[in-house]
Amino acid sequence: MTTTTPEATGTPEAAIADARERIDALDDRIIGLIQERMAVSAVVQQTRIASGGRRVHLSREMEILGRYRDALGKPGTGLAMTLLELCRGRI
Ligand SMILES: O=C(O)C(=O)C[C@]1(C(=O)O)C=C[C@@H](O)C=C1
Repeated sequence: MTTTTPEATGTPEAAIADARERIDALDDRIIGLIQERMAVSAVVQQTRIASGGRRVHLSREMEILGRYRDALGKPGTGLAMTLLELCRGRI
């Protein structure tokens, strides 16, 4: 945790340090959620492969890309592609 001196309270430096602490905490949570997503995705992929299917399910990926694009615009598509690569590897 970043410490601020009493004199720094209410300064731009203190506001930035405080916001950065919140960003770091959010990033920790986002990374944890991504790791959780990877584990859940692995279960789906392993189950499908064990029952004779393929690792990749393209129509499902299109749905996911669309959801991220609708929520976040064009960069959302790139983010979803990165997430999918983390979860199922490169295709
Ligand atoms: O939903 C599935 O069918 C999955 O296998 C999960 C997942 C994903 O990580 O979202 C991974 C690989 C597939 O190509 C599609 C989606």
